[in-house]
Amino acid sequence: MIPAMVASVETMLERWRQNEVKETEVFQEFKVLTCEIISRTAFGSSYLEGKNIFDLLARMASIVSRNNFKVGIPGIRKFLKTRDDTESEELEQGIRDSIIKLINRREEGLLMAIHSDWQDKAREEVLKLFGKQNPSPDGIGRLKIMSMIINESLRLYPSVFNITREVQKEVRLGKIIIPEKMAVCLPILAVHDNSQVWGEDAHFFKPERFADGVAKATKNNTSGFFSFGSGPRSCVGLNFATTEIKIALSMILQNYKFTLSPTYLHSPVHILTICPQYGLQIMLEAL
Ligand code: HEM
Repeated sequence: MIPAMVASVETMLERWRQNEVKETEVFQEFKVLTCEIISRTAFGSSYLEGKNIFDLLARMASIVSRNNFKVGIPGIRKFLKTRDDTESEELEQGIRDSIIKLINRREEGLLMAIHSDWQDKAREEVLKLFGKQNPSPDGIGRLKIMSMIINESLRLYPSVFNITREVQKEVRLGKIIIPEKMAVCLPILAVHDNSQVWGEDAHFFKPERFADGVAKATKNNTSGFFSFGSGPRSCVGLNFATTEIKIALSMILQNYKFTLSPTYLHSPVHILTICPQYGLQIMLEAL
């Protein structure tokens, strides 16, 4: 898994090296990177081969996002389909077909840019552990400053901004009684921003709050930090995602200093995940 991630980051950095312009739109770059890593690790192919699947998934994501809180009339929805219902069925079939094709073939064969002090600290840690070599599995587990930065970034900008659960049996929460079968929405973003859990500086980027772990950062309210969900249905990709982020950031820090471009406009939007509406333009300075 790690060599595939390193190879994908190398491909991205090679593209950056050939780019004459210093400004790079990294949101798109990171989208391509994550798709390529998933393609390589799951299907053994490259991003371009999996591109069709990711295009279909992006269209599916915008339909899901549009219809997230729409309630259909039970029974009738099966017969009276909306345009989105029909399109999502077609997309689902397209995604299934493409994945099966890929599997068959395989069987044959923003925040660090603003807070430059934390960027410097992270680079120092990376250079101490890896020098200019590619990240090693052992060193990845020892990236403490970077873990604090990742936690703080995911606290302020959790990619998934809420999760839902169905109540198994009636339960009392303080003065509220929640009946059986009720769907409950857990607003990750709101909890991550709550000053009762995080203190008065909840809105500020302060990775140091995670220096002694999540329990200390949340004043022993560990469920107050749940960017990867919580309980038995929490994110199965947690280790995959954090390893990928650590490898990508380490290799970028080894090669570049970066600052936010003056063209960047801060406008996070929720399109299934939280993302920058107008992209994320940064200025790269080769080291
Ligand atoms: C920064 C990256 C990621 C974040 C913030 C994230 C966050 C989440 C969250 C909040 C949930 C819902 C958990 C819950 O309901 O308690 C979830 C579920 C899930 N995630 Fe992730 N995720 C990330 C990356 C990934 C990756 C890379 C993969 C796959 C390789 C993945 C696979 C899954 C799966 C399969 C579930 C459903 C688990 C279940 O229902 O049992 N995630 N993720």
